[in-house]
Amino acid sequence: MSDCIVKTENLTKRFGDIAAVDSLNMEISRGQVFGFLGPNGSGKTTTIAMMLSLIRPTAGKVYMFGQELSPEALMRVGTVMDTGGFYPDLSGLDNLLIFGGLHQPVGRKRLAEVLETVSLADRAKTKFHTYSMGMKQRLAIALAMLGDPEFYIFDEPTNGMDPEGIADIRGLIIRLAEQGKTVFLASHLLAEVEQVCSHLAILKKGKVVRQGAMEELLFLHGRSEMELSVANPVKTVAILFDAGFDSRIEGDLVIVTAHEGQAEAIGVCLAAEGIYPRGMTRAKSTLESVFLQATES
Ligand SMILES: Nc1ncnc2c1ncn2[C@@H]1O[C@H](COP(=O)(O)OP(=O)(O)OP(=O)(O)O)[C@@H](O)[C@H]1O
Repeated sequence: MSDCIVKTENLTKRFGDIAAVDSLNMEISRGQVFGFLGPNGSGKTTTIAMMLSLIRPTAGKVYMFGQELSPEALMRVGTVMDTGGFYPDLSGLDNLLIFGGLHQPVGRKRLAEVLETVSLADRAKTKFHTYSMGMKQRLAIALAMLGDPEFYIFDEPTNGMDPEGIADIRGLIIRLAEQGKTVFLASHLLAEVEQVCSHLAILKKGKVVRQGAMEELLFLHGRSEMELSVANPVKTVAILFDAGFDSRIEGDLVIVTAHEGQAEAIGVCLAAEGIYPRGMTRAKSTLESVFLQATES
């Protein structure tokens, strides 16, 4: 069984003069929760549309499950896009029966299972228009889950949702990952992506500007900062200031703007003043700073 779930090869889409997606090379492997980030207009929706065969690339290819994109491959994909297509005056259950049944017959047992998983079992028979935004989105996820796909594509699943709804969706994505499913998640919520994704790609003007494992990207491309654990943070900040280093106190730590190569110089200037750090490590970045650094023009 191929471990490559999706591979794009020089994938390109032009709309007139605009290269919405520009020679995009990206690879998503089995079991990854893959975040797909980029500023507005960077080409995320266009890429997803090509992955789903909704629009035709101008150039390049999408491979899915190791083969060129095909209707059979797409049957193994669960997509969670928007909730606008559901019938407002039908119940969640009836909507699932109708839309789920478009592709394959839906078993009652599976219906009950997915409704339970998305915590909608007790509201399954109420009309869709009475659902909260979070419930509507969970119904869309239930629909995607019906055929037990191995690959899920989520496009902005938490758009406009409150923190509780966002946490629910996060929990569902984590559960899918625990079941060994592969998840592709396009989102603007960097903190969410940071919490759930194992891998990511960042797009800028149709091109991938960062791609890889989350942990690696947070260390490689983040701010250059060192964390010092010291007995006297206030004195330490003053000494570092005199030595030309920017620093600040965060809890018990002093955070210095410096790269690893400057660790020795920091140690020497502190030791000269009688301060010996208990620990000095490279600070991990936030996804926000990685994103801003990658996408600033
Ligand atoms: N059908 C179209 N015709 C012309 N231009 C288009 C079309 N669809 C998208 N574009 C352009 O392609 C570029 C990429 O758009 P796309 O919607 O893929 O970006 P996005 O990253 O999904 O943005 P957002 O985060 O705002 O949803 C934009 O400049 C957009 O205006």
